[in-house]
Amino acid sequence: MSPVQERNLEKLTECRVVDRTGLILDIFAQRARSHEGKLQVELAQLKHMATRLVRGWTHLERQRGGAIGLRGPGETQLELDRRLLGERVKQLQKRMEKVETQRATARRSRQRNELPVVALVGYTNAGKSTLFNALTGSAVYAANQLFATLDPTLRRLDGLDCGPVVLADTVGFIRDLPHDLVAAFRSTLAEARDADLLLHVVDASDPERDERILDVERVLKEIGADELPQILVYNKIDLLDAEAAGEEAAATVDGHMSEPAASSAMIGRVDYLEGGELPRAWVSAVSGAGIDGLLHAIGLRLGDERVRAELLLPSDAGRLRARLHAQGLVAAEHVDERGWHIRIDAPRALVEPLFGLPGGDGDWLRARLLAATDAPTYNRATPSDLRDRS
Ligand SMILES: Nc1nc2c(ncn2[C@@H]2O[C@H](COP(=O)(O)OP(=O)(O)OP(=O)(O)O)[C@@H](O)[C@H]2O)c(=O)[nH]1
Ligand SMILES: [Mg+2]
Repeated sequence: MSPVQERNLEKLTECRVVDRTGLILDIFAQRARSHEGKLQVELAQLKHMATRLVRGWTHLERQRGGAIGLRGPGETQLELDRRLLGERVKQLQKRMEKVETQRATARRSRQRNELPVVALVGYTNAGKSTLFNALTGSAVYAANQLFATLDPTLRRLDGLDCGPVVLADTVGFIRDLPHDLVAAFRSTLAEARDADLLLHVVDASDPERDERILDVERVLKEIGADELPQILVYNKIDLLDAEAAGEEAAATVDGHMSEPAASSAMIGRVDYLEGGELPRAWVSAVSGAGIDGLLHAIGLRLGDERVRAELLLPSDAGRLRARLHAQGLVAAEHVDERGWHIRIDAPRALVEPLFGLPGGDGDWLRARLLAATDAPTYNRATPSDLRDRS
C-alpha cells in the first residue's frame, strides 16, 4: 500500500469512528423499507455528506471519476460535487414534501374520523414492535437489532373502552439523536407528535433504563411531544426475576398507591400514581403478561382526553354548525323540526380552541361540552337555550 493510500485509509477509519451520524445513517439505510423511509435516509445521508465536503473530503473525488465530464468551465471537483449533491438534495426534498403532505392529509382525516392515535415511543430495542404485535395481534418486523423499525406502522385497534384507536409504531430513539436526524425523520416522528397518547416503552431489564427514559424524554421535547399524555410501559418483565420484579413494582408505588402493595403478583399490573406522575404498566410483550391491563389503561387514559356530547343546534345556528364541521368535530348528525342533532366526539385539544369563538358561541359551547363530558350521555341543550345566550 502506498503512503497516500495508507493515509486515506487512516482518514476513512478515523472518520467512521468519530462520525456517529454517518454510522447511524448507515444502519438506517440498511433498515429503511418504505419509500418514505428510503427518501428520508438518502436525504439525510446527502446532507451529511455535504457538510463533510465543505471540509474537503477529497477521496470522494476519486470515487466519482465518471462525473468529470459534467464539470462546468472553471469548476473544481469540489464545486462540482457540491452542485450535484445540492441538486439531488433539492429533488429529494421535493419528493419528501409530497409524501409529508400525503401523510398529513391522512392524519387529519383520521382525526376527522375521530380515531385517536396512540403512538409507541421509546429507546431503540425496548420492544415497541413486539408490543405493537402483542396489542394488535399482527406481525410487524421486530428484531434484536438497533433501529429495526424506521417507518411508522399503523394499525387499528378495537375492543378498547374508549372505542377504536389507531396504534402507531415508530422509530427507536437514542441518546443525543443528532439534530439533523431529528429533522430528517420529522415526518416519521410527526406520528408521535400528533398522537393523542404516547406509550413510552422501557426495557425494564436494561440496567441503564432510567437514563434511557431521560434520553427519550429529551427527544420528545425536541419534537414537541413532551406535553402529551403518556403511559410508561415497563416491558420485558419476564427477564426480571420474579422476586426482584415484585420489589420493583412495589418500590415504584411506595407511598402513592391506591391499592395495597403486594409482591410479584403485581407484575402485569398498572399503577396509577398521584401528583402528576405518569401511570406505569408492567408487561411482557413476549409472554403477553399485562397486555390486558395495558389495554384497559389506554382506554381510561384516552377517555379523559376526549369530549363527547350531543348538541341540539337550531336551524339558524348555521355558522356555529359550519365551525364544528370545519374543525372536524362532528361524528354524526341528523336534522329534524327542532334543528340539528349533532354528536361531538373528538380530542379535547381540537375542541378547546372553539371556546374562544365570539358572539357567545364559544361560551355556550364550553358550558355544553364540558358539562357533557362528565356525564357523556345526551345533553339537553335546546333551541331556546341557544337563543337565550345572546
Ligand atoms: N424477553 C423479552 N424480550 C422481548 C420482549 N419484548 C421485546 N423483546 C425482544 O427485544 C428485541 C427488540 O424488540 P423490538 O420489538 O424489535 O424492539 P423495538 O423497540 O421495536 O426496536 P426498534 O424498532 O429498533 O426501535 C427483540 O429481540 C424482541 O424479541 C419481552 O417482553 N420479553
Ligand atoms: Mg421496532
